[in-house]
Amino acid sequence: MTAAIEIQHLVRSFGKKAVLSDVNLTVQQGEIFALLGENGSGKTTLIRILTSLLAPDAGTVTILGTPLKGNENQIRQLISLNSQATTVDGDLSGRANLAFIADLRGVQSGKLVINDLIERFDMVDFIDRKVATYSGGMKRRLDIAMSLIGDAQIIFLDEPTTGVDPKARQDIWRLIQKIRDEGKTIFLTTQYLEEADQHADHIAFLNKGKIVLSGTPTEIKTSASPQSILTVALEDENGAARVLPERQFHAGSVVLPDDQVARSLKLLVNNDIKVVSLGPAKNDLETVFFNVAEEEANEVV
Ligand SMILES: Nc1ncnc2c1ncn2[C@@H]1O[C@H](COP(=O)(O)OP(=O)(O)OP(=O)(O)O)[C@@H](O)[C@H]1O
Repeated sequence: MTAAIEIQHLVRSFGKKAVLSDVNLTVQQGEIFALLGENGSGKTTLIRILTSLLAPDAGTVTILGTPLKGNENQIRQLISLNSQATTVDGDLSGRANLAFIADLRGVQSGKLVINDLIERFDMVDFIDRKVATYSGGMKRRLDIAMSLIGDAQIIFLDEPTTGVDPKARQDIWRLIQKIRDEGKTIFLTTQYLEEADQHADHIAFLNKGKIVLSGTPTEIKTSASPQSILTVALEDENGAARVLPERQFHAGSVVLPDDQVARSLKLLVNNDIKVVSLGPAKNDLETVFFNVAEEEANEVV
């Protein structure tokens, strides 16, 4: 099957600041793809390039088999973008907002499409109220519904669950899965690693302008080399940090690759540092990403 999105050697700077230095990525059709990365790592910049709002300095993007460059108008018919700057009009009702978008996109039988979305997104109770009275979660739901009007095959969602409460976040994830199950491709960014772990089909981690990890959540977690967590007495933390200067201690604990454990223990004991506990480190996404980011930072130094 043709890939939904194919990105090769993408580069983009702002002035002297290189934001994307060599991004390579494939997103398959019909999956929920989550792009993760720290604040300022370039996630929004990448989404803006993929949705033709910003031109790259170099590299290529292919959307559903068609090169983006030179075919922007055609490709805009195949995608929709739901950005952090929410596009709903607070003075209108939710229904009027939906109708406005349906008109704008020239959708035939707009009323039917809108009623169907209201049902499917469980918005009947509030859709005729002014949007200004909605909670953050309701607004997000409406926003996502708006991005489904028309015939977009790929839906870009920039941080769809940011700033809404845990219950509303769950509702939004359910909607996203529903959209995926209807055959659409979802490309989203998020700061919540646990949510991506739980709900995304494929994850990529953007760090220092490149994709440093990519795979299913399970692949990423099992690909990490085994690690241990070693804890020293709190009063010995400074001493331990001097003995192992290449490691970062947090509240007396440090994460070590298993092949470094024996050497580190010996150094600590020889320097009279009290080791309180030693056990396997959990390989959740947060730990894996934190370690990759730390490794990359050490390489640069
Ligand atoms: N138009 C612009 N002009 C200059 N610098 C920009 C511009 N847009 C983005 N940047 C810079 O590029 C870097 C990446 O920004 P971007 O918004 O893509 O990151 P992000 O990963 O989406 O961050 P966040 O998670 O905080 O939303 C930042 O340092 C930002 O200041």
